[in-house]
Amino acid sequence: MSLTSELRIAVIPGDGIGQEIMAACLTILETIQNRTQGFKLVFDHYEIGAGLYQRTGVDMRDEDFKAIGKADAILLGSIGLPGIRYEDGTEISPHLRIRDEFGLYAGIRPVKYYPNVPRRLLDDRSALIDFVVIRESTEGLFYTHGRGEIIDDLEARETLRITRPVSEKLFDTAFKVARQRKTRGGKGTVTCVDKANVFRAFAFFRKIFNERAALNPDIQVNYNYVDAQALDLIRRPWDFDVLVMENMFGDIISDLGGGLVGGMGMAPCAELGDHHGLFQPAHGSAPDIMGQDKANPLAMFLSAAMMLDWLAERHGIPQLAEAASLLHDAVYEGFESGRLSPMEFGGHQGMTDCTRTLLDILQTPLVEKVS
Ligand SMILES: NC(=O)C1=CN([C@@H]2O[C@H](COP(=O)(O)OP(=O)(O)OC[C@H]3O[C@@H](n4cnc5c(N)ncnc54)[C@H](O)[C@@H]3O)[C@@H](O)[C@H]2O)C=CC1
Ligand SMILES: CC(C)CC(=O)C(=O)O
Ligand SMILES: [Mg+2]
Repeated sequence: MSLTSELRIAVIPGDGIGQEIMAACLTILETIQNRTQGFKLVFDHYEIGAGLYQRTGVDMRDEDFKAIGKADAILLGSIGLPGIRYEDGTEISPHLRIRDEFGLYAGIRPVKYYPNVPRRLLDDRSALIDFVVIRESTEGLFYTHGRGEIIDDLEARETLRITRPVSEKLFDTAFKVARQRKTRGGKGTVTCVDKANVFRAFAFFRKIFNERAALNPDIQVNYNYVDAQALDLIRRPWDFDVLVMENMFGDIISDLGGGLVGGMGMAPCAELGDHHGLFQPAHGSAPDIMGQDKANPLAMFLSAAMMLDWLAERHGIPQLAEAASLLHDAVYEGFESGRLSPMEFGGHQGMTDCTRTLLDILQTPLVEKVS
């Protein structure tokens, strides 16, 4: 019997820079795999997104949808191109269907400052920014996707949905993440971000939050209305730990978070459900820079590291967690040593050079690093 566990990864490069950063990411994963034993990643490629829609009129083939549901994990670049739309005028977004149908309710989006990244805020405490946005990703205001109504040429309506089962699981995830972070020196605090002062659905959301908080007395809780949260993330982002919120709020706040630590190329994401995990950067296909080798691929790489960690826990394979650490450490070392310098925030490295630097770091024998 082989001692190597084989894991099948559904790879969806998607559109725009998604295709560029995915190719780079697979090179990184193959390099890490060669340095680590005990698992083998097998990559199955799927063409899904705006490019496919433009060519065929279909955004995702049924057989592909079924196949990715059987994979051990899904790795996604980014999907969508502004000029390519469905008949209702919205953009091509089959990943919303993937989130809904695979029940990927917990979008986990870490916001972490790396050394030597130029500070967006003048305050020296920017170096302490380290929080996580937990974005509900299947309901909230996004529930309305494909269901919105144009009443007439004077009025349009959309619907926001909050349900108890999903909210309970979302909050439990937030408390679990806070606890894990606390064991590594984190603050052990979850802030419920909502708009419970105005919307009954958010008062309901907060009521469920309080019920779950009562079951997690080791974790401190806080509350913030989303508008005040946006303000606080500019004036004191270093004070936050885990922020949990509805889908649309999380979409917006996570881009704000990316901006605080350099840009969207520093914003990884894991979308987790009870039975599936999808890993993708929080950014889109960046049509303004696609095809120019300017993208910062680190959010893609860090999302892949989140995938390795998730697979490690799910399958009980410690070597996968070691592989995730190798990747995290390489990114940290790249910034700390000044060797990583992405164009995204004024550096001189495009995507190929950033990737090459990381490959160099990953291929340096450990003995050379300590000597
Ligand atoms: N999950 C997904 O697949 C997402 C897809 N989209 C889609 O992507 C397309 C573009 O959307 P935008 O609103 O422009 O958002 P975007 O995230 O693609 O770009 C916003 C800004 O950030 C920059 N940027 C993003 N990622 C970067 C990276 N890795 N390195 C350097 N700079 C980066 C872009 O150049 C742009 O200036 C749209 O079709 C949108 O629907 C948007 C967000 C998420
Ligand atoms: C493009 C949207 C469908 C999603 C989005 O903005 C996100 O996942 O952050
Ligand atoms: Mg977004």
